[in-house]
Amino acid sequence: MASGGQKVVLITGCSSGIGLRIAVLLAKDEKRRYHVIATMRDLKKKDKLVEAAGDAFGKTLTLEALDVCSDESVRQCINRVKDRHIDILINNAGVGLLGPVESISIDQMKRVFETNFFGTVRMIKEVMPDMKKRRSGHIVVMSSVMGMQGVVFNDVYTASKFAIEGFCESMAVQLLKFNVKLSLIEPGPVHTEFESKMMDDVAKMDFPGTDPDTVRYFKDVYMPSSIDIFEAMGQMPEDIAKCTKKVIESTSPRFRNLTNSLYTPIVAMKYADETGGLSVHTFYNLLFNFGSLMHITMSILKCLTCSCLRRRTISPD
Ligand SMILES: NC(=O)C1=CN([C@@H]2O[C@H](COP(=O)(O)OP(=O)(O)OC[C@H]3O[C@@H](n4cnc5c(N)ncnc54)[C@H](OP(=O)(O)O)[C@@H]3O)[C@@H](O)[C@H]2O)C=CC1
Ligand SMILES: CC1=C(/C=C/C(C)=C/C=C/C(C)=C/C=O)C(C)(C)CCC1
Repeated sequence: MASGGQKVVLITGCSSGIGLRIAVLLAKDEKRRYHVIATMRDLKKKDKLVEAAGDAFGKTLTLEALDVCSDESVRQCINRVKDRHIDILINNAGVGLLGPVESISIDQMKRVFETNFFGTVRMIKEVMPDMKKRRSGHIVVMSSVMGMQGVVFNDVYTASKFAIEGFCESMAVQLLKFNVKLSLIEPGPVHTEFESKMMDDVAKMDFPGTDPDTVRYFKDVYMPSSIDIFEAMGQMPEDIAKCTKKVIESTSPRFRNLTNSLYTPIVAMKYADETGGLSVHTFYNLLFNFGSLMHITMSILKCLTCSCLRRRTISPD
């Protein structure tokens, strides 16, 4: 368990991707400032984390079972923590969902909200009261650029991240009164199993109840552009881990933390025109009029991201 002066950090969804990388980076901190409680819903998936943690496993990193969709699992896990004392809670567990809304059942949509929205809220409800009592703590939420800007054919995933953004934006004000910090991390595309799971799901889709034009726009227009975007803009989970470490080590952490400066112009558009017209029409043109020129579009985006805009993001280095 945590030795004197170490901060206790509990992270959800550490079986792969961003959660795994944050857990390992913090557990291997040179100054041994953290005791990481890395959690995952299925401990049979622990091998990748255990291997990546190396010597830190069993020392600065311990493993616990936690399913963010289960009240009982969350309560049991937090009750096992000494004095229920968690200094930093990192809500990372999440699932994606891609495709035309007509092809997706309400049950599939609910599963996404159960994990991304209610899973995060369940964690915060369990951990926050102790933080408020102690007048200290930091809650970090792995949101997404899709929590700030909608992206076509990601309607439900985007909605789940918007929901958590609204929740956190409201909570942050109250928490400030109790000296508890709340930060959102806003990654763009990241190369993790999230990407491969979505590709696998799309390959299996048979688009029930969806008209042929919509299927064509999804498969032949959106998917190739999305693959281009992942290639051009994709970050590695290690980058997001470094950004997250910077945020928790900052003396006055920002509320929103973009990790990818290439996204700054896209987010800026939203705030430049509050009617939403600029964003909707720019996205329409990027996808349907310049989709085939996505490589060039990406270069323009890179160009637009001048140094003054870069300052608005948190760089991994
Ligand atoms: N990759 C990307 O492009 C981006 C990802 N994000 C966000 O980052 C976070 C991490 O995703 P990423 O690392 O990319 O994807 P991964 O699929 O690699 O990791 C997701 C993690 O969440 C876990 N998880 C899913 N459901 C539950 C649950 N009910 N209880 C506990 N854990 C659960 C998964 O566990 P299991 O192995 O058991 O399924 C896995 O460990 C997510 O919130 C995602 O929305 C944000 C922006 C971009
Ligand atoms: C920017 C952009 C596009 C795609 C963005 C994508 C694919 C973002 C993925 C973000 C992820 C995976 C976030 C996870 O939380 C389009 C619609 C192709 C064209 C218009 C510009």
